[in-house]
Amino acid sequence: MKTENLTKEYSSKNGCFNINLEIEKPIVFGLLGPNGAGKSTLVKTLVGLLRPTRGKAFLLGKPFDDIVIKSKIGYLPENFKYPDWMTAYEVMEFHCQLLKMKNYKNEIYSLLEKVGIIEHKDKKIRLFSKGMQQRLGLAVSMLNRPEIIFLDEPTSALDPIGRIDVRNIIIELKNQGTTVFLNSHLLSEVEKVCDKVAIINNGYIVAMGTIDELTRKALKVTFVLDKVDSKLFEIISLKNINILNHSQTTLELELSSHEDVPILVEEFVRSGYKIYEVKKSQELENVFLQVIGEGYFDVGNNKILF
Ligand SMILES: Nc1ncnc2c1ncn2[C@@H]1O[C@H](COP(=O)(O)OP(=O)(O)OP(=O)(O)O)[C@@H](O)[C@H]1O
Repeated sequence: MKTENLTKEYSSKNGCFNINLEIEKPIVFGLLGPNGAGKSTLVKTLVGLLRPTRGKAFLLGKPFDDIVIKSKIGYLPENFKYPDWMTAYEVMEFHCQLLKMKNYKNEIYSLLEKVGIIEHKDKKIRLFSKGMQQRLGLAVSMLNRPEIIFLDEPTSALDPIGRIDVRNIIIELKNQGTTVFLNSHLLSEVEKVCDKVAIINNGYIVAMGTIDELTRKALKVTFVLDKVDSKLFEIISLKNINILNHSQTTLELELSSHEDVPILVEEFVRSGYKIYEVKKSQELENVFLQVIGEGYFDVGNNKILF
């Protein structure tokens, strides 16, 4: 997937602007951003539902609007509604017919099984909960065994078990060679599953990189010790480490590398301190707040397009 200055500007002047993305091999790519940032707009443009105002996009080596591409991508929209008089099986069957699939019964059963609603296959949609509908939408989006699948907030209606199920499906898709483009504002979810992340704010990509690259500069670690005293501060100051917060027994530090954690633990223990806990704070959340708050983030050699 490649985009070159891809822009969709609504008459309201909102949208997404100058998007430059490049995904070379099957990965899980996360697009993260607050409400109204432009995530759905970008995905709708890539799947051909919106016409770009300017710029280019290529999927699987072809222009994104090439008709051949449509049969190779999957799309789970953020807000969708299937006719409520149909059963889950009928919805799947309808999409199989649209895709001109033959002998689809087993495929339908296997996908409904995968998303955990096989026992509801003959139930009408009007009796489905939001989460069950979302699971059905996910099954529909996988029907054509897509090479790229766009999932717009796939877990917004799901309970924690449902979220884990979707995470496992995403990982399985990637392992089968499918590129997964995941829109989300759930940081922990993106952190667990994505190989690469872009953060979008006000329509612009403000940071992009692997989770490791993005979080390198925002590593916060809290140590819970038997005591925090001047000797401990001295050890830390000799290492040029920033102290973010402390109490009589806790110490929050800003570290530049994960490797600093075992080094510090060893040094604290050698100096006679007891360590009860070492907690890394949700790192991507720190980056997210930093970028969204300040509108700018430096990610080493990665592109910053703000
Ligand atoms: N059809 C439209 N016409 C005009 N403006 C629109 C239209 N659709 C979306 N917008 C505006 O474009 C901006 C981006 O919206 P978009 O739906 O892409 O955001 P999002 O990141 O997907 O948000 P959310 O997380 O809330 O779903 C918002 O300011 C929104 O109000």
